[in-house]
Amino acid sequence: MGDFSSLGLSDWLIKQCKQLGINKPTPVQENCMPAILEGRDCMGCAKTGSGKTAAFVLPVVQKLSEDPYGIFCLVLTPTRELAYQIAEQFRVLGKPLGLQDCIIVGGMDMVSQALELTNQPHVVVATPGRLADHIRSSNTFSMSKIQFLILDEADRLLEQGCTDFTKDLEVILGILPPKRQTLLFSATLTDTLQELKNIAMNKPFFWESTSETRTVEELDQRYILTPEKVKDAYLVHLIQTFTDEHDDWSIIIFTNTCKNCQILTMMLREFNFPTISLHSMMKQKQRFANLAKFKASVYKILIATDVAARGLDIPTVQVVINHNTPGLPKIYIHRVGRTARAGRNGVSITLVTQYDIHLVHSIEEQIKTKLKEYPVEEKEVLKILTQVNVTRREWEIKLESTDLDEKKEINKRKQLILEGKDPDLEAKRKAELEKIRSQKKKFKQRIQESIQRQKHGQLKKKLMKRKQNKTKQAKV
Ligand SMILES: Nc1ncnc2c1ncn2[C@@H]1O[C@H](COP(=O)(O)OP(=O)(O)OP(=O)(O)O)[C@@H](O)[C@H]1O
Repeated sequence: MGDFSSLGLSDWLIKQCKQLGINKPTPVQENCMPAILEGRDCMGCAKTGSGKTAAFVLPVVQKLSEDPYGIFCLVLTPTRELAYQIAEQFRVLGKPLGLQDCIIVGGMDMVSQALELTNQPHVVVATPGRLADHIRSSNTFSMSKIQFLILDEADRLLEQGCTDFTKDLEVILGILPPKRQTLLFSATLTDTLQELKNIAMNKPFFWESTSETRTVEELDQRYILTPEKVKDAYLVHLIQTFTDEHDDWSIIIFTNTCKNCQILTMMLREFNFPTISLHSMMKQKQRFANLAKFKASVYKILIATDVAARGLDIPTVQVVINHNTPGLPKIYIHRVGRTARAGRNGVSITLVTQYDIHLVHSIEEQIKTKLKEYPVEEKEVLKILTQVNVTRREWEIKLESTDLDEKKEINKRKQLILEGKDPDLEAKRKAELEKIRSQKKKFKQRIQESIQRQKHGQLKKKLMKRKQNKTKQAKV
């Protein structure tokens, strides 16, 4: 393995790296950085926690020191928390240069963001939705001289998942100069490789770690097979065991919905576990505050939706628990990648019901590793089952009367407005579509019933004829 100076970094930057404990380049850094410094587009695919962020931050800071001007680099990333984390790396590594960064994410004040953009920072780190809003609504800043466009978690940015970034990306790409370096990074690039190649047009340098498995060796990957109704009791039991056995521990628990996140948080607090949550229905300031408290180990347990699945780098996390089995192997890879980072050890435990076994098989197929069963004293779990389920039910009832569903509805309406649609008109159209669908269904049902009746009539006739023939034959 080479060192940073042989890769082309200046001494002052290497000194800066050392302050962060970055002494020797990781493989993704060793392979991608020379290509980036040469001026090539680059696509880097390496496992979670392998130092992809520094693989693009370091060459950008190096280049910036050689020729600083205007907005030099734009980084796009799918989540707001990740944008802050990336901006921090730029700030620390670029400190001797006086690097100015600006974070443009949803849920924060738009006016102060617009002012910051006007001041021409060196680096803008943004989530696509909010940056596209600024581009649509103002012409007080220009990105026409950008040298670097970076898509971190690039596959997620191009995916048409529950948050679809593609329209916002079109708006953003529309104001960027075609002559630029484009860098794309993720732990899971392969599904969207072709679309990504279209964005990085200049024959990108492509590097992928050659390892057979797609998760890190330091990660002990386990599962527990459990009926749905016993899941929470297993969860409480697991946390109790970790609390008893370790002094210095942190756990992230992933679950599938914001409501479940909220219910589990309240439930675990009833059992005196220091728990905090992170999901998209929370106010942004609360999201940042909760994450900061978890990072500082004020709270040892973070319950999150997939908003926290990618990129977050919290070295103290030793355990990841999947309260639901992820529907896609890719999501599993990112979730469990929140532990066992940068060579540390970690454990992941996935709670699997009998309906999820096929999901585990497809995860195992993708990661090329078999999950091992996590041994649990079932007797101990059954002892707390009733208490856990009653506590959960109590919180379900309490949270039913809160405004979580209402907020969901408001967010849906906001999204439609941002897409230029009228929410009332959309609701009407949806209702009409539903009406047509139900009419079609009824029509289909009537046809089927009449076919059944016809068949029944024909059968009856046949039987009658057969009977008549039999009586005839009997008379003969
Ligand atoms: N060369 C290095 N030596 C030691 N530690 C490093 C090195 N490069 C980066 N790190 C540290 O490794 C940790 C993980 O890095 P990073 O967050 O960039 O991972 P990643 O590959 O982007 O992971 P993910 O796919 O989950 O986003 C960080 O704490 C970072 O400071």
